[in-house]
Amino acid sequence: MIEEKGILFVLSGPSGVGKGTVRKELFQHDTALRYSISMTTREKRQGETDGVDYFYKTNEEFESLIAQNKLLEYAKYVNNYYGTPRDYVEKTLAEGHDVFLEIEVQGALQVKENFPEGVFIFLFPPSLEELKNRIVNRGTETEELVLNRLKAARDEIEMMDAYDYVVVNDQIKHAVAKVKSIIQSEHCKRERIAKQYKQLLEDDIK
Ligand SMILES: Nc1ncnc2c1ncn2[C@@H]1O[C@H](COP(=O)(O)OP(=O)(O)OP(=O)(O)O)[C@@H](O)[C@H]1O
Ligand SMILES: Nc1nc2c(ncn2[C@@H]2O[C@H](COP(=O)(O)O)[C@@H](O)[C@H]2O)c(=O)[nH]1
Repeated sequence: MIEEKGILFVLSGPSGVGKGTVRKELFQHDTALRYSISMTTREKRQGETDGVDYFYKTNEEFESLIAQNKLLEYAKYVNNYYGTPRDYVEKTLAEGHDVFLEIEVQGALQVKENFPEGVFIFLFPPSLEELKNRIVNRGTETEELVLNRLKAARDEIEMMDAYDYVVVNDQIKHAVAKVKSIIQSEHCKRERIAKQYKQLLEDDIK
């Protein structure tokens, strides 16, 4: 019997590149994907909801989750903790559903160590100038935080080669279409491998 686990998709890339925008658009059409809501110690932004955008935690609560090994990965990013709940991801994959993570690069590299079979997609900005404009125009960060995030972005872009796919987020609809086709082709690839494996087992029995 071939195990039918879901596929873990990880979307990352610098702050402001449009990960959340692409993910929300993708989820309008792909109802089979399951989004893993992250934990964070950062302040809730206007319009965000606990349990929808993030699970908001204090530093003490977050460090207790780390100590209990409850996080699949976590990172300190621009002075706040961010992390992925382990139980949700493992249980949802085991039930056969695909799981989608939207996380920064340090965390994505940790996931890659534990789930090398995951699919890692790096969302790339059309230019650094456009990246800056997107963060500034979003209006969620102070000038100092914009600079810190742009500084982090340079280090993150250097890690792009560790990913399976790079998608440029020039126009949202193009970026979403590319992510959709990556998801479809990964499914086809795994179905093909599963068929070949089944055939091998049958040949072995004969
Ligand atoms: N293709 C695009 N063209 C123009 N603007 C875009 C595009 N994609 C996203 N944006 C805008 O850029 C801003 C940042 O997008 P978003 O919040 O999705 O980025 P993010 O990568 O999720 O950021 P963070 O990592 O900080 O959460 C938003 O105001 C969004 O509307
Ligand atoms: N390593 C992780 N990074 C995460 C997680 N959830 C979100 N993020 C990333 O953090 C930055 C900042 O997010 P913001 O909401 O404050 O703008 C961004 O790159 C997110 O993708 C996580 O669970 N682990």
